[in-house]
Formats: sequence, structure tokens, C-alpha cells
Amino acid sequence: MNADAQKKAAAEAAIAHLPRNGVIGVGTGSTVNYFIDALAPLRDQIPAAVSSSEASTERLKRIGITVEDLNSVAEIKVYVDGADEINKYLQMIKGGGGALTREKIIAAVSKQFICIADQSKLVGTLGEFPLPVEVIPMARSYVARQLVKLGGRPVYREGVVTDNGNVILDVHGLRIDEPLTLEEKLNNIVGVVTNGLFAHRAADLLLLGGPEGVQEMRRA
Ligand SMILES: O=C(CO)[C@H](O)[C@H](O)COP(=O)(O)O
Repeated sequence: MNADAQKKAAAEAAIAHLPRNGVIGVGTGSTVNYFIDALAPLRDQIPAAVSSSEASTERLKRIGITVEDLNSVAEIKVYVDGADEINKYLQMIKGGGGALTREKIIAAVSKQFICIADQSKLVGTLGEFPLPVEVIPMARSYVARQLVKLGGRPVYREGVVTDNGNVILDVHGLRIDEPLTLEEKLNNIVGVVTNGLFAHRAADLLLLGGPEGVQEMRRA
């Protein structure tokens, strides 16, 4: 199975973990696109979804699933999303697709976070993938200087404006030995809206597609 087939298998495995009746959270990315496609036959059993991006909203609506604003939803039972990297504690780097802020908000609200990914995403130490940081535009240079002080090499994601009207710095060269501490330090930089480290709100379950099929991993 190649990476795409692994993503599809992981996405389809998530269907068995959905609540019988309840609002679900839906993330963003190519793996999530497979998940949305797999939701189509279940559209009548899903009262509504909350989505982490305009792209996913559009795809959900196209298959007939109602998308609600998070403010009108009392509870999200399950949130399904991909990751750019994930470790055995199910801490992640996310935001490759630029939707990290909404993803973090929905993850915080949701009772259960199911990560769907292909095998290449599972790593020993987070940080090989450049860490996305969403920044208020006027603070971009200041935040970049603070990121350099933390040992990173920030690169401005040119031409990208997030769904929230902000910009993204992708931070290269960080070896993330202490994800919890780094997530807090990044949050403390004035001008940072969100960073793509999901350490405090890690996933609860990883469905990992591999050559042999889909493996279920819970937090170590
Ligand atoms: O965080 C994300 C988007 O902001 C995605 O979950 C992450 O980039 C993984 O994407 P893909 O499923 O395409 O590999």
C-alpha cells in the first residue's frame, strides 16, 4: 500500500469510531478528504459537523452534511483530523495545510480526538517537519526574531493568508525534545495566534495506515 492508500485506509477505519448520534468535528487535509468521502453514505445519521477550514466545509456541504458554527454547538463527541507528525504520546505537529488555529480550537472542545495518518507521520522526535506558527501580520518580523532566539529558522509562508486573515511562519531546525514546554513558550510570544504543536491537547487515538493495514494506537 502506498501513502495515499494508507491514508484512505486510516480514514475509513475512523468511521467505526463515530458516535451514533452527535455532532462531529472534521479537520483538514488530504487524509481528512478521504474521511469526508467515507462519510457520504452516513449523511442521514450525522446531525451536523463542525469544520476546521473553508475547504473541508465546502467538501462536507457537497455531500449533504450540515456544517454548524462552533458557537451554536454544545458538544462535539469526536474530532477526526490528520497530522504532519505524531509521536508515541500522540503529540503532534499540525498546520501543514494552514488550518492550525481552528483545528486547535475544535480539538480543545472535543471529547475525543482521533488522528488518522499514514505510517510516514509516526516519528520518534517531533521537529523534522517545519513547525507552523500563525501570526498577526504586523507582528511577523518581531515573532520571527523571537523564534530565532528559541533556536529555530522561521520561513514566511509567502502568499498564504489563513482563514482568520493571518500569516504563517514555518519554523525549521527545531528538535522538539520537550513539546509541552515549547508549546507554552511559543504561546507566550506576543503576536502568535497559535502554534502547530498539539502537545497539551494530544490525540486520544491514532489510526495509522501501514502496509499491513490499520493499526490502533492509544497514548503511551
Ligand atoms: O494539520 C493539517 C492541516 O492544517 C493536516 O492535518 C496535516 O497537514 C496533514 O495533512 P495530510 O492529511 O494532507 O497529510
